[in-house]
Amino acid sequence: MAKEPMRVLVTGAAGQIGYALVPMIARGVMLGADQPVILHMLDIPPAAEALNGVKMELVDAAFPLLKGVVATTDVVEACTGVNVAVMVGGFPRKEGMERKDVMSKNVSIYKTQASALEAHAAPNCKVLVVANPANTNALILKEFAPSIPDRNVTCLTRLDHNRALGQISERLSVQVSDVKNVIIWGNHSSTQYPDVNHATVKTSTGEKPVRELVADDEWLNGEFITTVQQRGAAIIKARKFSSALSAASSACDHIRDWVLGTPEGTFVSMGVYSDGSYGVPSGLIYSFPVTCSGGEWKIVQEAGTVDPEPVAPEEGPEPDLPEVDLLCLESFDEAAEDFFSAMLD
Ligand SMILES: NC(=O)C1=CN([C@@H]2O[C@H](COP(=O)(O)OP(=O)(O)OC[C@H]3O[C@@H](n4cnc5c(N)ncnc54)[C@H](O)[C@@H]3O)[C@@H](O)[C@H]2O)C=CC1
Ligand SMILES: O=C([O-])CC(=O)C(=O)O
Repeated sequence: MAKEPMRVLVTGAAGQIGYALVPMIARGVMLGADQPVILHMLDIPPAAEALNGVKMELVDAAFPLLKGVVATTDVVEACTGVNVAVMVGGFPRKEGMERKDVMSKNVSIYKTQASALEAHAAPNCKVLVVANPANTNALILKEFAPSIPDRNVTCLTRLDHNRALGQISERLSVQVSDVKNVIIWGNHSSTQYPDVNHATVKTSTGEKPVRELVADDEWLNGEFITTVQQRGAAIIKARKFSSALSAASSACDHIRDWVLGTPEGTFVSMGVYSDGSYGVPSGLIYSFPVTCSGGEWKIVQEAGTVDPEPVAPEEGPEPDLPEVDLLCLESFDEAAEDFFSAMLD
């Protein structure tokens, strides 16, 4: 019997990531090749015409799985009945800016959208925040949508995870699909810590540790880390726009693994609320290694203690005991201060 369609919200759907993401969803990349979808696309009134253009293209593409399109500038209409919400809407940073520089603009958007999701989304709606600063926006959304379970509010660090897989694959000239179990700890920001200490490569004689195959700790503890940390800025410099294709694809990976499960023996990175694991204060949205099954994520607990003994990078948290990324806390304080003073005005 055919499955019931799932309603998927994409905010900022007229933007760069939105334009790359909605056809992927409509093609089944996010929820599976047998899962019909109804797309809910939200943008702001100045983008209404462009949004309608995207809707026209979705119709023209005749996606068999696409059972309906809601294209709207009304946040309540957009959020009504959605099972999955991908929060992309916001202002992207430009060349020379840090992601936290777009905070004051983006954080205020998240209260309104949190309230609309809280009141109108389907029960158990799964939320993925993509817009920067992603961890902080997710935290704000979680605070202002208290009836959405904490574990349903996540942010995207899968792009950083995939970037790390890509760098290892290029370095070793192996297929990216043979590399697994890198970890992104912390924030989707330049303070994140990409960790290869548990990563392996499938070879003809079994799985081998990445550290052993690369055999160059200086590169792994230096250039590899900074390349992943700075990749977003490098793409902006090259394209003059942020990484839309890879962000869209990674957003599909994040939701697909969350809903359909991670392969046996594989973990992925997700920004999820901390339960205190690895000493990260409870309640923060922080990127951990997770496995997923039955629509639930679970933080991998042994990643901090598994051999081989990790080698600490010059900067950033120790791989076996990641420190709390203070930017997350500071950012939240600043954002909350701006936000609450704006409310009092
Ligand atoms: N977490 C991650 O890995 C990544 C995050 N990003 C972030 O994703 C966000 C979107 O990036 P792009 O698509 O490149 O930007 P974009 O500027 O092309 O698109 C953003 C869209 O959001 C819309 N928007 C603005 N305010 C809105 C609101 N209140 N409600 C609904 N829509 C609204 C804009 O009109 C625009 O259409 C940015 O914050 C960017 O920094 C980008 C790449 C990766
Ligand atoms: O760097 C940016 O502003 C866009 C982004 O988050 C990324 O590509 O990782």
